[in-house]
Amino acid sequence: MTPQPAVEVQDVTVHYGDVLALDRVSLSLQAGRVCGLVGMNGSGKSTLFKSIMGTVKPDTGTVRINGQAPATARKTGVLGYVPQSEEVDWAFPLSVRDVVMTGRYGRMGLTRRPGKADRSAVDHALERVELTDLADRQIGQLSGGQKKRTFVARGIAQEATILLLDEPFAGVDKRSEATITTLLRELAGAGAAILVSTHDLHALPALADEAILLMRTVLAHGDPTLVLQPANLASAFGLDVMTRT
Ligand SMILES: Nc1ncnc2c1ncn2[C@@H]1O[C@H](COP(=O)(O)OP(=O)(O)OP(=O)(O)O)[C@@H](O)[C@H]1O
Repeated sequence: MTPQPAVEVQDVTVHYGDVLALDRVSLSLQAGRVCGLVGMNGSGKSTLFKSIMGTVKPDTGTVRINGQAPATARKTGVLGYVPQSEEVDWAFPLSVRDVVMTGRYGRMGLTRRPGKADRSAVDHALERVELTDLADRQIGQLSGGQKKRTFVARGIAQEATILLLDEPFAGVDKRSEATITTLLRELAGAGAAILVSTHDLHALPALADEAILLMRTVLAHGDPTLVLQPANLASAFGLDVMTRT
């Protein structure tokens, strides 16, 4: 018997007004695997993440997280989300440690007073993303890669078993890229289900166990090298992007 998928998206369609962002998308993600999500700008990647998080409601179709509705699953803290940088207010007066601590809020109850276990989970997460030295810095005062690592640390502190990362490698230095790639492989090795969107097609085979090619609908899903075949890329991008980059 195949195990219940960590994430199951069935026949999901999303419109924004007249814009069709997702068209009958179906896919499933399994625990212990990194899945790379690729597609051109506007192909619906962020909308897919938001549908899985439950912050965008599909017009039709269903999303199940470990068999539960997204809003229910979100409350249990299983879903970790690393947003696109544009979605974050970097001027907000929060330190790196504060942001990582928000990953513990679900466990703290209404008082939101961190206990010893919360502080130690945050310290551990900061160590894993190599940001201990910058823990007290305001989040706007970070490099692109450090910003991404801050949100990855939040997912680790949260002990999320499903991690959704919307372009964690965009505008990121090589060190952060390597740190994040290694971390994602380790987290999947420890049983997490990971969906990560990226424009770096060359890096995909080293990062991901499987890949999804999205263009409003799923064009291909499977082994990264098969998904990235020229014929598939031509359908998704209209160009030979592997030889172009
Ligand atoms: N809030 C919104 N209102 C109207 N249209 C939207 C909204 N958000 C996204 N869209 C449209 O929906 C489509 C899918 O957008 P989405 O952001 O999901 O794509 P994406 O693949 O993440 O793009 P990118 O790689 O540029 O981030 C696009 O045509 C976009 O213009």
